[in-house]
Amino acid sequence: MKVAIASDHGGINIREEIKNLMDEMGIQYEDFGCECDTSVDYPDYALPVAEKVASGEFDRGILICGTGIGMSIAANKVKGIRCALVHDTFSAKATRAHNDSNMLAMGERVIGPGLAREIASIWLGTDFEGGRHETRVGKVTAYENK
Ligand SMILES: O=C(CO)[C@H](O)[C@H](O)[C@H](O)COP(=O)(O)O
Repeated sequence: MKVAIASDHGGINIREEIKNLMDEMGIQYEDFGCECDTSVDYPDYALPVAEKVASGEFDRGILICGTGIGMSIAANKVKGIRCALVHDTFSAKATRAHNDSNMLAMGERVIGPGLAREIASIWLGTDFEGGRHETRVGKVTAYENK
């Protein structure tokens, strides 16, 4: 699995935590910034990463900002992206198993690095269940492709 990861200035610490986790899990990733802790604009990071996932260049994407909200709103504008904003472990599992989410967004001003690591670990390690969920995801995709 190849993962694209990025954050704005509000998500730098969790981004580093998740990169450490992916090193430990042996998951290949590329970091798309931001490079500094001065204020940047989250769409400048969310949209390119979402496009890389939508194109198939990367299998999954992880985005972190202050709340995770701006990142998830922006990523979900890209066709083919199912970006889940997650701040608990139950949803981390459910959104992979039921929604086949291909991107994960988290907020560093909402949760700490320990919980973020646990969420990312579950999200990276959970497979889509298919079946009835495939029908539902298919309906969303069909609407998107209209
Ligand atoms: O949470 C965010 C967007 O949903 C981002 O992290 C923004 O940076 C957040 O809006 C805070 O911005 P600020 O410029 O650091 O006040």
